[in-house]
Amino acid sequence: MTQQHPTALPVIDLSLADGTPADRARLHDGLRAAATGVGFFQLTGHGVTPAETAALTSAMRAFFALPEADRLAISNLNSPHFRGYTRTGDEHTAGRRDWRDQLDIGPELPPHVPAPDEPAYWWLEGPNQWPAALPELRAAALHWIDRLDGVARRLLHELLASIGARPDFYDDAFSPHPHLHLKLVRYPGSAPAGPPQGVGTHKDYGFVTLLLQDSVGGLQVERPDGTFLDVPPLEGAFVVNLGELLEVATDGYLKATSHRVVSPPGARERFSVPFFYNPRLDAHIAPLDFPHARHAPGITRDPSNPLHADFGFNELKGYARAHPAVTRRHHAELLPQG
Ligand SMILES: O=C(O)CCC(=O)C(=O)O
Ligand SMILES: [Fe+2]
Repeated sequence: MTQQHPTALPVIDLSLADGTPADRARLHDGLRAAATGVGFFQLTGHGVTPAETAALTSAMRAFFALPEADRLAISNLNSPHFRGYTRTGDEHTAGRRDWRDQLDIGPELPPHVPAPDEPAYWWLEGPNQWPAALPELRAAALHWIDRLDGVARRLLHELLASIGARPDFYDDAFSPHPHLHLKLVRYPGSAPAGPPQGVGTHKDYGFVTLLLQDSVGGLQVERPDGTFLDVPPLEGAFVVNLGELLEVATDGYLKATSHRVVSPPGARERFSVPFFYNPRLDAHIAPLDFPHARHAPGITRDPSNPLHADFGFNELKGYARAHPAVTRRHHAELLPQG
């Protein structure tokens, strides 16, 4: 029963992976308990330094301090690839607008306009948009993606090992071009009217998310009984949550964890940086071979949020839904008919 009502998030030290067999056993016990329990944990011992973090967060704050016209110059409305800046109120989750603005960044690749016989998710591949006035943002963000790619890969290996699977089971799904995704996010305080929805309740679309949050708080994880648990800021730690592909991979033995952000009160700002550890767009997530596979309960069946084993479709589902103005402008064929 205690698992139904977790009251605190586990803290997992990834550096135990380099320790003695007893350290590694402790790491795996902790990871397994966190992944099969609350589905969220704080990750320490990841090796990313305070200086690397400061380079990213200071460039991010400088970006959000630019005049609005400079931010809108790289609006994602310009991009059929869903890259660039979304102004506050334009993103939607669970059918309501989110009170946050953000910059979406992905692998730096040429535009991929899908050929008639190619799936529409190839639209998600394309160039980023960067603010001309802030060259250091591009450098810091691309460095962060590279660094967190390594941390997330290690973490996924240890997580798979912790449930008795081969650590490298999904390595091919990430090669040669994983669709890693970074968001720089600002919550500008509470909306003038309506609910305090920083971002509405949702699940992330990939394997795992590594989130850097500042000291303000507001992130909450949904428990199995529908109540929410605060994810308090922990200096130097990444908040990790499981995404939909792990639920698909394990046939529901692991669950993608629903979460939301409650807007900070008044005019207080909050900043966060989610990094989504995703495979390549055309990866098909085969069922994981692991000891509990035959006893897994099955994935969540929600007609409003189907889980796709083809990652590209899972990601496109999310982006088309979250950014209706981009979808209307560039991808009317993806909108529900009628
Ligand atoms: O800002 C946060 O703390 C969480 C953001 C989030 O869940 C997301 O962008 O998917
Ligand atoms: Fe999320």
